Amino acid sequence: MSHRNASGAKTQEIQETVDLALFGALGDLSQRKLLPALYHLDREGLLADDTRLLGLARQNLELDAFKEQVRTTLTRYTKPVELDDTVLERFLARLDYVRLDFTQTEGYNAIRQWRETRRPSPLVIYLAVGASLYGDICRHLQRSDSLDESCRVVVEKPIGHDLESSADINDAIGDVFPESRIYRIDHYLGKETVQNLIALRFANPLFGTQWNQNHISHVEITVAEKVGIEGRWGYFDQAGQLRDMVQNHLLQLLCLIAMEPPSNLDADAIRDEKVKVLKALKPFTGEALGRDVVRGQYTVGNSGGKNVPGYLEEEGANTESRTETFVAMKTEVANWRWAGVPFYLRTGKRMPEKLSQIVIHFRQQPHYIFDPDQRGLATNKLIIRLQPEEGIALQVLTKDSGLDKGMRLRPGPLHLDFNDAFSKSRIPDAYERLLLEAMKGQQYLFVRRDEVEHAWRWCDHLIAEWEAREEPPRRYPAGSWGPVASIAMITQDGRSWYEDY
Ligand SMILES: NC(=O)C1=CN([C@@H]2O[C@H](COP(=O)(O)OP(=O)(O)OC[C@H]3O[C@@H](n4cnc5c(N)ncnc54)[C@H](OP(=O)(O)O)[C@@H]3O)[C@@H](O)[C@H]2O)C=CC1
Ligand SMILES: O=C1O[C@H](COP(=O)(O)O)[C@@H](O)[C@H](O)[C@H]1O
Repeated sequence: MSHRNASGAKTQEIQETVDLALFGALGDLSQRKLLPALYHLDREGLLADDTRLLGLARQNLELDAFKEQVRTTLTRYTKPVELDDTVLERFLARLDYVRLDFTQTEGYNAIRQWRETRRPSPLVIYLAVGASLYGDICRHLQRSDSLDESCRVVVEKPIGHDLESSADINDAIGDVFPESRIYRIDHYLGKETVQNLIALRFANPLFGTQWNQNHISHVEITVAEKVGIEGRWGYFDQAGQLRDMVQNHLLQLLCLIAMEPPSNLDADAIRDEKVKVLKALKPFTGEALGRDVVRGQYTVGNSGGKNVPGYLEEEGANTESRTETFVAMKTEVANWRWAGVPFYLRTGKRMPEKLSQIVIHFRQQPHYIFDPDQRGLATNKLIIRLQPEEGIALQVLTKDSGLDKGMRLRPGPLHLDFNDAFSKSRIPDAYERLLLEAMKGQQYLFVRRDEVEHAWRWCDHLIAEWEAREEPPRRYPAGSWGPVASIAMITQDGRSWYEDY
């Protein structure tokens, strides 16, 4: 069936009716991300007419009060031009609400009863709650007879704190749901440009033939955040930037860059290849650790023209904390395709701006004939920008124009800005895509258990080495690009972080 979206355009065939049960419907993730994402799916005509959304939380709310709360949320987190009264009313009319303490068996019958009022349809169960509740919720759902084979469960990161705790959580979910019905979110996989990485690499022979150590000298992945820890000290201080960002988002990006071509686009074909990359990641040994990894923690500084506190002065802080808010590292994927190609990763909070980008640096020509002073310029770079302003630019070298320039080279972009190129359609938020794929039963943008566990294994090893060294993190002022040592780390290889922000 085709359908018209908010701009009157025909959308893809509408999917079958799929219902959604949202645990933690009044929490931060649901309010800021999931409910707005579901509203947009409705606006795009991608929810079946009779799809219903059951909110579950422990507050004692009447349905009307829940709807009012969602209305307020959508008004707050949706751009005014995208808030359409007709769609909003249609969306609110889809909502139901059940008050429930997720840890108690009593009350889960309400979910079974809710399902019995519905025409049989698949159910996506989204657990927008801390991972310590996943096992309880799955068990209670099963015991209350609320599940059938059409039910899929979506779980948020972080799955555990290390390999062991992650295995416990995965076991608890796996006791109730088979892997084929478990959808582990890494919201970076839902970002438009990340999806484009797959298209770019595997649809363009131009890149396919160059994508290896013969042609690529090194790869940079930067995920810089302007924000600090946003009132999440309790969670963040137990995690740190390695667990919070590298174990999941950065390693997923690295996998998509480094993996071998999958034999098709099936979820398992892609995930098998990602696992091979994770297994091939070089562990850091004693000497490499000191040289190739930099941990940092921000101190007071200036962000966007405002003075901001240091990590140790944040609300709720323990002033002795050695938790890192920044990590930079040089790693390698030890296989034939990538031998000798460093992957430089860096991510931090309180950086000068929000910026996520991957830069692929191609090797120089084997024989150089231009001005020796310009030799440093003479490489191609592929810049894949995830945020802000999603886009892909290929930096090429051309002759500088003008009679007085001779054969001077000028680097310049062949540029694809997704907002310009596809200006007719807005770029969907990552959660819209992920929710839609979960509702369609497509797992390729979700993380399989062995991926999570191999990523933990590698991080656990690094954390154990850090702990053995007992070194405090290096300081960097809020609003800077991290400790000076992170610049020295790459400069010692005769390179620099790509800075054309
Ligand atoms: N917020 C974000 O941007 C991101 C969140 N995540 C992950 O998403 C998940 C949810 O995070 P977030 O929304 O921030 O967390 P919140 O604490 O804001 O939301 C969790 C919700 O679950 C409810 N809840 C907790 N325990 C129970 C219980 N026993 N019975 C009923 N309700 C309960 C809480 O209710 P109450 O308020 O009454 O305690 C709260 O509304 C976490 O796993 C987090 O790691 C991942 C990436 C980003
Ligand atoms: O998962 C997380 O991601 C956010 C950054 O996400 P982005 O889409 O805004 O780049 C990060 O702030 C948070 O600490 C982490 O848990």
